[in-house]
Amino acid sequence: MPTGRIVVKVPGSTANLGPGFDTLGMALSLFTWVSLEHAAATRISLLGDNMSGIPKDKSNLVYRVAQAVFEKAGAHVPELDIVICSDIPLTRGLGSSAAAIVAALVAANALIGNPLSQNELFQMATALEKHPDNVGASLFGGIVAAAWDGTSAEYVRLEPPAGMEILVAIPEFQLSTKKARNVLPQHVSLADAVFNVSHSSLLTAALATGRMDVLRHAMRDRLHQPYRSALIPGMDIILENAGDHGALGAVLSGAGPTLLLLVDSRDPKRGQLEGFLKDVMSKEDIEIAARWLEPCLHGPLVRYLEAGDPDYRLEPRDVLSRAKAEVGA
Ligand SMILES: Nc1ncnc2c1ncn2[C@@H]1O[C@H](COP(=O)(O)OP(=O)(O)O)[C@@H](O)[C@H]1O
Ligand SMILES: N[C@@H](CCOP(=O)(O)O)C(=O)O
Repeated sequence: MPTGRIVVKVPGSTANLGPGFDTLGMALSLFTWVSLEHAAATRISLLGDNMSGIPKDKSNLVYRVAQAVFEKAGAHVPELDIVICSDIPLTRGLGSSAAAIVAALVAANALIGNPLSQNELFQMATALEKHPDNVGASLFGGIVAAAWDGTSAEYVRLEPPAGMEILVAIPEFQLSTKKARNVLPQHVSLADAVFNVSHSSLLTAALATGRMDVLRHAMRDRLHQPYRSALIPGMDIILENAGDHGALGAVLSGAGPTLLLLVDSRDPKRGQLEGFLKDVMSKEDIEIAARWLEPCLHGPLVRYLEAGDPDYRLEPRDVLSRAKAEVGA
C-alpha cells in the first residue's frame, strides 16, 4: 500500500438544467480540495469560508465516504489526516455534497493504490448522493446525462458548447436538498411527464449540437421548479424574464436556492444581467452574490505527495495552496 499524502481537486456542479431532473448535470469552475493521508489518530482540518457547520469528527462526510471505499476494497485504514477546503457555497444548489463525495472517493481510492475503477466510484457516488446528476458532473467534468434505476447508473458525457458562460445568483440563505425534495409531489400528470421528457431530450440534443438558440425553449420544466418556487422568492420573475435581458436560458440550479443563467459570451446584452438579477432579488429583500462561471471540462485532478516530496511536511494549509497552484486554483 503506498504511503504519502493525496490531494484531490474536484469541480462543483449544477444539476437538472431545468427539465433534466435527476438526470442532467454540468461541472462548474468552483472547486473542493480534499487531502488524505494515513495517521495514528484521525484529525480533520477545515479551511476557508465555506466550511461552517461541517463536523470535524468521524461523522464527517469525507471520512465516512473514505471508509466506504476502504471497506469495499477490503483495506483497513481507520485513522486519517483529512484536510478539506472548498470554493463551493454549502446548501446552495451548487453540488457541494457531491463534490465532497467524489473527492473523498477518488482520494481514498488513490491512497490505497486505486483498486476501484472509475465506474465503481461512479456507482458508489450515485448510491450515496441518491441521484447521478451532480456526482456524474463532478466525476467526469463537462455535461453529463445520467440515469440511475436504484441499482445501477449509466452516463454519457457531452462537451459543453463553446462560448457558453454561466451567471449564478447565489442567495444569502441556505436551502438543503432534503428540504427542497420534500416539497415535490409523489405523483405527476402524464402531460407534465411528457412535457419534461420532450424538453429534456430537446435540451440534451441542443447542448450536444451547440444549438444555443433552442435553450430558452428547451430549459422549461414542470417537474420540480414550479413546486420549489415558493421557497425562493423572485425565482419565477427571473426564470420568465432573464431571456429578455440577455440570457439563453434560466433555471434553478439543482435543488436551489441558486438561480443559474446560461449566457452566450458574444451577446452584447449580457452586461445587463447582473443588474437585472440584483433588482429582482432586492425587491424580495434577498441579497445575492452574482458570479460568472465557466463549465469545467475536467473531473478530479489528483496529486500524490510522497514522503520525500518537499511539500509533504508542510502544514495542511500550505500543502493545499501549493497543490492549488500546481493543479490550477
Ligand atoms: N466539503 C465537505 N465536507 C464535508 N461535508 C460536506 C462538504 N460539502 C458539503 N457537505 C455536506 O453536504 C451538505 C450540503 O448538501 P446539500 O444539502 O445536498 O447541498 P448542496 O447543494 O450544496 O450539495 C452540507 O450541509 C454538509 O453536510
Ligand atoms: N436533482 C437533484 C439535484 C440536487 O442538487 P444540489 O446541488 O441542490 O444538491 C434535485 O433537484 O433535487
